Amino acid sequence: MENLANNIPTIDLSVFFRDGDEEAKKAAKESLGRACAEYGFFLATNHGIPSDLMSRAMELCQTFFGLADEEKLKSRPRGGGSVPAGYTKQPEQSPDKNEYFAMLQPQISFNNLPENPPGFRAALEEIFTHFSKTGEVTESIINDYLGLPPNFLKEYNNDRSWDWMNVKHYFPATETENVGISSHKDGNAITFVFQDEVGGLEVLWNGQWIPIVPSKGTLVVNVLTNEKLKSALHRVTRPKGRSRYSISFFYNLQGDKLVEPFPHFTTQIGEPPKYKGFLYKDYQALRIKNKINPPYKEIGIDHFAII
Ligand SMILES: O=C(O)CCC(=O)C(=O)O
Ligand SMILES: [Fe+2]
Repeated sequence: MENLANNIPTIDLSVFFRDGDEEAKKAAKESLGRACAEYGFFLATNHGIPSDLMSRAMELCQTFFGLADEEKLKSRPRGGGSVPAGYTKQPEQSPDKNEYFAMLQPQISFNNLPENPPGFRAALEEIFTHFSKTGEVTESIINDYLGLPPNFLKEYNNDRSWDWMNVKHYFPATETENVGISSHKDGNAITFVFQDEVGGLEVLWNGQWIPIVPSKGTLVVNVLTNEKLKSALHRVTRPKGRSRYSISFFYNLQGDKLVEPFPHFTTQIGEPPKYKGFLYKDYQALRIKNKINPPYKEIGIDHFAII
């Protein structure tokens, strides 16, 4: 059988972190755009996040989650902010068996960053700053791939205060279940995932779950737009006998942004919009409300489809 795991394209982003080399940039933009249109996912190398920092952050994550609950709960969310920023364990009834630590931009006061283990906080802050830059670079590549005017997405999505990062610890599978995160589409603009060597992340493509095989120093990137690019369903399964750790960065929209199909894809080309406009904060609130309350249904962009 064909090894579908090898089909998700890997894009070397190094060319975007230096000036010149326009031909190579053009080719990489085309490959990245095509990967997003076909799979909604790609793998990124030379993405601007130093590999020693990623490895150090991953080791510190493992140490952090190994601490006593009492210590971890010192960084429980204090409230405020666009997402609960701090340490949380999924409730017993959740099918998702993980615990996680969420943070907003380092300068945002709603954060409750851990003092232990030493160096963890600094590594998280550093990695966040790199991820923001990688998000901007990726957004600008997508901008050009979609044929939008230069810097159009950058000017539209010009406020980074709702970006957030989530460090996760997935518990080992039991004899009867192995859900890490149930099948979902992300609700932000571009997601970057740094996973450890354990594996378990899978993406749905042509009706089949394709594993995203871990590769050291490689980021998994997942985009979300309306139909021009694909927002792919994905999930995490847990192996038996060992924990899995990952760090996800959610490049996002600020809550007061009006999200609606851009005129470049509607009025300017004489096509009707396929979605109604909505405020990003209303969408996020609706997603969270429906995820944590019965019937535990995921609200996606389809909710705003014009039928
Ligand atoms: O842990 C992972 O590999 C992916 C996590 C994920 O899909 C998410 O947090 O939305
Ligand atoms: Fe996700």
